[in-house]
Amino acid sequence: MASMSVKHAIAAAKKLRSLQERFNPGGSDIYPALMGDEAITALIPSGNPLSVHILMFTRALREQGTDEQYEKFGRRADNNEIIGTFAQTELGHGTYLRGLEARADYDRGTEEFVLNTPKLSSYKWWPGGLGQTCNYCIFVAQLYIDNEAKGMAMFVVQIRDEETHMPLPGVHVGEIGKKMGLNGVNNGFLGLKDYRVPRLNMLMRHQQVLPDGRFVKSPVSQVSYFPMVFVRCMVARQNSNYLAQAATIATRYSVIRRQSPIEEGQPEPKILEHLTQQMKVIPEIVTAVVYRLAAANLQNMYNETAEAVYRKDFSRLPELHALACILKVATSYDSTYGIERLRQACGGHGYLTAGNLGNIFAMAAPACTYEGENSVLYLQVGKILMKNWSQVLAGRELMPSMAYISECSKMTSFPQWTGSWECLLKAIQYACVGSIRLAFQSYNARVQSAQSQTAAVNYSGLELTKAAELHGRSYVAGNFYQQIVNSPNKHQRSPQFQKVLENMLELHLIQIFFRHLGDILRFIRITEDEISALQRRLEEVLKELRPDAVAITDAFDFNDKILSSALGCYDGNVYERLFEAALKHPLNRKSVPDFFEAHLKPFMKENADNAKKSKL
Ligand SMILES: CC/C=C\C/C=C\C/C=C\C/C=C\CCCCC(=O)SCCNC(=O)CCNC(=O)[C@H](O)C(C)(C)COP(=O)(O)OP(=O)(O)OC[C@H]1O[C@@H](n2cnc3c(N)ncnc32)[C@H](O)[C@@H]1OP(=O)(O)O
Ligand SMILES: Cc1cc2nc3c(=O)[nH]c(=O)nc-3n(C[C@H](O)[C@H](O)[C@H](O)COP(=O)(O)OP(=O)(O)OC[C@H]3O[C@@H](n4cnc5c(N)ncnc54)[C@H](O)[C@@H]3O)c2cc1C
Repeated sequence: MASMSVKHAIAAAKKLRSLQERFNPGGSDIYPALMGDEAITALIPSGNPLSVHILMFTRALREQGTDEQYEKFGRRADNNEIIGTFAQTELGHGTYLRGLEARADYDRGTEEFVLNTPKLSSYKWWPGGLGQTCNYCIFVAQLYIDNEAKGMAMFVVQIRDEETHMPLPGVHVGEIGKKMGLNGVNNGFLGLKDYRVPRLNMLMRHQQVLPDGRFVKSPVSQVSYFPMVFVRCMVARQNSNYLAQAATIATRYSVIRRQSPIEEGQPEPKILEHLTQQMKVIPEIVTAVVYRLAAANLQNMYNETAEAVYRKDFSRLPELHALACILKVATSYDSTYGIERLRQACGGHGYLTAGNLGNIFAMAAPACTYEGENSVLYLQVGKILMKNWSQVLAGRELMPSMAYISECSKMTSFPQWTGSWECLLKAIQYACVGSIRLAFQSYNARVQSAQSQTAAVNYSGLELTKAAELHGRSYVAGNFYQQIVNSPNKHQRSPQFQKVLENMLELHLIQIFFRHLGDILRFIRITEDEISALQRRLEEVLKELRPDAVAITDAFDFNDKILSSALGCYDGNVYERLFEAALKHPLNRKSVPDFFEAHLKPFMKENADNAKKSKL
């Protein structure tokens, strides 16, 4: 599987190169990479072994290395003359970066770094492509000068000979084993023993070690985390894509499959006529659209921030970090749960490999873990919200994506309930700010009682993650509302198209309202009649969107090769394709399976003989 994946990935990387040249000659825009990934995803459903090379290795060289280092390493990496990965996570640590054990000791006598993974737990473990594909890596290690820790640093390390691909002396490298998916990626392990690299192999755009061993600190230590921010932004787009693919499959299947008359004596309807089926499928279509728009916003913010960082302006890093965390978590959680809901909506056939929903799930699910485990990133956002609440209390302005927190903090109570979109959006934001306030009271009480900030974060963790989740909902719903209601290009839309978009906004806001009704009722009084009215509107908007469901998913424009699903094929010949796939199964090559003579027949005969004996 690994060699097939590499073959396909190389074919797609060539396509990626042509896309890049066509869309953005010489540029470093991310979209061709994404488009390449969609193509790659179709070519290699078991995952792209070059993903981390494209996403992290090449970018780290560009963004963390000096211009000279880019010339030496980065240009060859961008041109795929060398293939690398990003080796940060270890067998013993992934989340807690300050606990990483790999070390780089500076030897001023030879102007080299001596790299070691001192224990088994220090081995790099997980980096994509590390097992067999890569001959280089960015090796993340704790930097030591005269045995004094200086923090994390990144080193360009060659791990295999460029001609023979043999591991170099001092390198212990291999594959970590089968996973629940992405088995074409050859995630690997790496141990280094007294492995020496020249001083100039440490990426030094933001921090430096001078020949005499003097250390020049980075102006902003967190800029070394920037490669992770980029992938979090990509995950937001990629996982909204996976959800869109699954929604396309389940929608098409739901208008082909007929089952169970709604009226006695009537013919069996398409299953999408059942209201409960509409509630399983249509909200996922809308969620895919909502996150694709949010992810596009985030990509633009990433590009702007990356350019600013390149000019040593780090001012926008904190906001990008917060948004990248919240969107990476929200899209990976909601896409993973949504794809499973869509699989179940396809009944038994949804469980067949030929439907491809299981593989799409297996591709989407690990995003809840990699690039920052989701609950850890929620806690990270919770901490940032605590810091921003202190700003609110001090009357200071907040970053634009948190401005609503200041506005809501000035409201002494929630205004008269109208049920309008603005009302629903404000309710979600108001509940978020109420949760932030409660979390802050708990957190601050702990800090005031002499608990350390880290301990206070831990013991306030449930309230912090709730506040973070509601902040994500507020940001995503607010972004969708702006795009539908206040977009500058709204007048260019046909009235029919605008109506479909408004129906999607109605559904998204009501769905989020019901998902967080408990959180909202904690801070806002809403009567039973007002809630029942929203229930009716939910049923009504599902009915309104039902005729547009296929057109919206067709607009995602996934061809059959990318969907790779007998249930979601454009021509709708589901049963013929399921049967065609079944007949291809190896067990159908013979009428009598080999195991009959070897196992089944003796087993049945032995039971028959025993039965006869027991009658005698
Ligand atoms: C061809 C392919 C094309 C496209 C493919 C499409 C999509 C992608 C799909 C798949 C991707 C492919 C493969 C998967 C690759 C996966 C790779 C990895 O998993 S790499 C390893 C990832 N590891 C992590 O993410 C580690 C998680 N841990 C952390 O990030 C940090 O430890 C922490 C949890 C954030 C804690 O940080 P720290 O230890 O520094 O402690 P603090 O929380 O106190 O933070 C201190 C200070 O720093 C600020 N800060 C933290 N992080 C950042 C950041 N990233 N940027 C900016 N600022 C940051 C924090 O807010 C604090 O600030 P302060 O309060 O001091 O003001
Ligand atoms: C498919 C895949 C590809 C990957 N690719 C790469 C790669 O290319 N390069 C790379 O370097 N890494 C890679 N990784 C590793 C990935 O980044 C880590 O798995 C991830 O950062 C989580 O760290 P961990 O595995 O150590 O989990 P842990 O941090 O051990 O998490 C285990 C549990 O502990 C909890 N926990 C941890 N810390 C805290 C805390 N402070 N507060 C509360 N709870 C906490 C977590 O929430 C989680 O529930 C990959 C992983 C996968 C699954």
